[in-house]
Amino acid sequence: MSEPAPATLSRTRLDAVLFDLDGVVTRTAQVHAAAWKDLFDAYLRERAPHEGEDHSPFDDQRDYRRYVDGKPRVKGVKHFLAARGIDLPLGEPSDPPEEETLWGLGNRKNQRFRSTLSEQGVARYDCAVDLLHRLRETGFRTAVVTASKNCDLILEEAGLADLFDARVDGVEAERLELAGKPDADTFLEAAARLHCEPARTAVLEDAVAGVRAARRGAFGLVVGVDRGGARDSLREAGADLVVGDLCGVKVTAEATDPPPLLAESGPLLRRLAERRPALFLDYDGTLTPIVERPEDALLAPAMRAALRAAAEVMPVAIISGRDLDDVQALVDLREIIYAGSHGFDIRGPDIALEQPEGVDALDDLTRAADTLEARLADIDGAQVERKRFAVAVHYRRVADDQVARVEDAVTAAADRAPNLRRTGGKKIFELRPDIDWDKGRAVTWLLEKLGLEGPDVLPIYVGDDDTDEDAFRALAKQGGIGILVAAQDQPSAAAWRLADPDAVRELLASLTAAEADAR
Ligand SMILES: O=P(O)(O)OC[C@H]1O[C@H](O[C@H]2O[C@H](CO)[C@@H](O)[C@H](O)[C@H]2O)[C@H](O)[C@@H](O)[C@@H]1O
Repeated sequence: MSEPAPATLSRTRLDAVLFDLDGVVTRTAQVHAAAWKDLFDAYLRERAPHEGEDHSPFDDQRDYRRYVDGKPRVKGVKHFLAARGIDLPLGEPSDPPEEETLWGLGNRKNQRFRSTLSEQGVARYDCAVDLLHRLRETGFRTAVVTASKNCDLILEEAGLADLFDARVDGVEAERLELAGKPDADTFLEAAARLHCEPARTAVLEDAVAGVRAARRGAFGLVVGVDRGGARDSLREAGADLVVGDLCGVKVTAEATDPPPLLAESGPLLRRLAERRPALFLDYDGTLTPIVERPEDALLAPAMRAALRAAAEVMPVAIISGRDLDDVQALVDLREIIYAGSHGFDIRGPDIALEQPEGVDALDDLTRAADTLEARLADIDGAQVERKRFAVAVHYRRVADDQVARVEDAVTAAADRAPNLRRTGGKKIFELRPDIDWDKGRAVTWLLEKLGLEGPDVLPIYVGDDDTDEDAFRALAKQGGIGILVAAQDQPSAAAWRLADPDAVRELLASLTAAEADAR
């Protein structure tokens, strides 16, 4: 099974990281497990047996993970006892430890836990501490989010109090009436205290309840921390990836890291667990292989069929550098949305946009295209492609020693037209209106116009070229996912990579099947 490993926390995609405490930062999970075992075993030994009850001892691996790990204390007592057929009254937070109520037993467990801490001190996971230092040096904000009401004590004892910008613990959750994990409230409160969007925040969790909470909160990256035997359950709960050792987690300031290959759709489908997809696709290099001549990049019937099927169950838009009419004719499906000229020109059922500043630049574009046709007429293989809001000059078929001449001509044309700016792509030089508009802005505009901005939507953008990086960056800020199409590793703001258009078609089929099932 593939996963986007090794884990990389990149400042281009994320602003903050939320740490669970017990089992992620401190080795207190074992102390908790032992305290729970002491409590429940003694209680079950002493309790008179009633019909339907199971008094077998607490299993500090299986029962710990299933019933108490990561949950508010009283919820843990309730869930474990319920599994053994025992129903106790809730009681009051002030109940003494001898009281036979959920609160009383919870307080008894806490007494044991705190006395072990004061006897033995708090052991830390050195790799977690190292990761916290690396994150803070790279400009990340950090918070600890735990159901524990002993957070302050544990952090002080462990000497870690200064490594977090915010704390949301069991005491704060009770004061603010926040639901505990697996609800997302405590994580969302921490992100708000850090002034960071959940979509640009990662969560590190060792408990299934915590992973579920992070997933429900639509956090940008959910990393399961497996301290032994929990890999599959963390994955099933929705972790994007599971690591055993936080020393292996990379921290980068830039997107210099190539996105990992998405060898099967599982990791992406898990991100869709509680969201519906909205699909944005580039054309050349994404839906068709790159070929020598732009007019030969025809859509394969199988890809058209995959797009048609996808459009039946989710919004689909093609965001292309080509002219709008050109790309629409090539794809030839009426039910989807098209953006041409890198998003300057948009058309679809019930939606349309023509960038007004682009319209102002039309005469300049025509003049530039005419000049370039004339200047490049004697260079074999040079091809000028006029789109409504851009002029591309292709040099894929130009001899290497002639490419500089092509480039000089495009630079000269740009110098003569202050309304235009020079950009590039795969073996093309391009001129387009010099305004702050690109594929990223176009996708953001479409999400807003189509009412797809909510947390229930997962926008996915698939593209292969430099111009698609704008869309990857824009989507990363909105909790969406970029997927780069590239045969080899290369730096990108995308989260994942697919090798070629065939892999894109397979992904479309998986997404379509999953979405059809979910409906
Ligand atoms: O955003 P896209 O839909 O990917 O369009 C980007 C450019 O694609 C086309 O050029 C590219 O594909 C050609 C055919 O495979 C190839 O010959 C060329 O070298 C590539 O740059 C299209 O012709 C351009 O207008 C688009 O800007």
